[in-house]
Amino acid sequence: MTASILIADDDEGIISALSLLLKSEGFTVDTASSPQQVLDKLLHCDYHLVLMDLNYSFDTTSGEEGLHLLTRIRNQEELLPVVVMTGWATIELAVNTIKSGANDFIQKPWDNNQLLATIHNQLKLFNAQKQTQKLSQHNQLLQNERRISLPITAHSAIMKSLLAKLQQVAKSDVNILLTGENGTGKSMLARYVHDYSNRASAPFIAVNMGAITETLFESEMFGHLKGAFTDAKQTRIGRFELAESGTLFLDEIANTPLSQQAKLLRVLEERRFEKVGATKTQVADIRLITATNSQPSQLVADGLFRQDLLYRINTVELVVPPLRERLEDIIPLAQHYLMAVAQKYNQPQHTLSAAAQTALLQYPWPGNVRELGHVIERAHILSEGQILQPSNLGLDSQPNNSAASVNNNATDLRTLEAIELDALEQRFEYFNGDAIQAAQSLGLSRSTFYRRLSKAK
Ligand SMILES: Nc1ncnc2c1ncn2[C@@H]1O[C@H](COP(=O)(O)OP(=O)(O)OP(=O)(O)O)[C@@H](O)[C@H]1O
Repeated sequence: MTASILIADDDEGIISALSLLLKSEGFTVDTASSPQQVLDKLLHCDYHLVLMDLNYSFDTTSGEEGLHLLTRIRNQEELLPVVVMTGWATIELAVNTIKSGANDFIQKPWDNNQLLATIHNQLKLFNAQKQTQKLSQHNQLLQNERRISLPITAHSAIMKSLLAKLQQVAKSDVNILLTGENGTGKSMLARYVHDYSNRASAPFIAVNMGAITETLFESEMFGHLKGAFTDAKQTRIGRFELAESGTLFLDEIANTPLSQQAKLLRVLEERRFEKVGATKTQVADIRLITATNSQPSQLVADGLFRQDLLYRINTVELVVPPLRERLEDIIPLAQHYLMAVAQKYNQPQHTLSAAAQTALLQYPWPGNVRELGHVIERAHILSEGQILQPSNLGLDSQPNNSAASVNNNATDLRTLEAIELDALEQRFEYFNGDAIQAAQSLGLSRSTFYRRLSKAK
């Protein structure tokens, strides 16, 4: 992409000389002849650098107008490089210019090579700063994704065919909606699509729509400018921008409040969005994958989900089957988890007795693969022998109680985090995936409930 530069000067001769020089160097050039024009253009267009004079009114040489303009540019654009030029340079003015937020100072008449070197340096710095800002937000998101990562286990015909379909659609850019019970592997499969897509080298950004509070929705999704509202101390990059050129995965899409569904629909239709507090539009170059544990058509019938939004997101809709409908996957998955927990705790791997295997196959797995992972981890921690027996699994024939209950006679030696996760998941299952009711029953807000759940996962 060629860098675009805004030249601001009231002298037409200087503007055309600078334009000629910068265009010959391959830059895209735009011009402004007054401070107001500079601010207007910055609101509506994206530039990579501003090259500006300090004096605009005929006969002024104090630089006051330019310093005032600089302060206003800085309020509007935190990182944008600004190089100042003046024919009336004094050391004091140069210092004031830098204090007001300029990145560099050049005296007129300028030396072409020196000016070009300054511009190239500032552009390099700007790119590096933007990259750092994106990476630090990216890292924060990744830190929340602590989990035992496993290769995908798919021994059943139904999972094999699902993976084949996903590979097939991965290469196109179509929106995919994954439906299925909690813990069936929807998030993992979204990542799988990304890895097989042409966007694999760009970011994969996952957002749990239930965890985003209504008031912060726009800021989280689209970002905000510094000063856009009281707490906006820094410019923030939203999830759409973080996922640029990559995949945006909106998990629990059904938990998006109706008021926010309209905003989401607009961005998906127009493929454009604005940061909160900005008038400049940005392009949403993302591949969208969404997931829900609800029945989307039922949500539409109940008036909880917009039909037009559903049509946008479900170009391809695929169901991830519950674990009890793919028995062939249960034992291989259990083996995978046995290996993973042995590695995690740096201990020898346990094995499953034949009776334990039968118990695993007979259990209905309301919490699906995630529950299986927890059951195996708990059995690894609590069992004394190397060969796991049905009693070590702590499975109950009552599905709703089984996920979280630990043998009453045994001391529960798990971490507080693991116990909390069980409690959260148990409530979630008890209320059939209704996050609001589950949260209320624990005295939590819906967003806190989701935050804790995703932290624990
Ligand atoms: N086929 C599989 N092979 C290996 N691991 C799996 C498989 N399916 C699911 N898992 C693991 O199970 C856990 C739950 O999966 P995931 O979070 O993708 O489910 P989900 O359907 O998105 O759940 P939720 O609806 O609660 O967000 C993850 O740790 C995931 O890695």
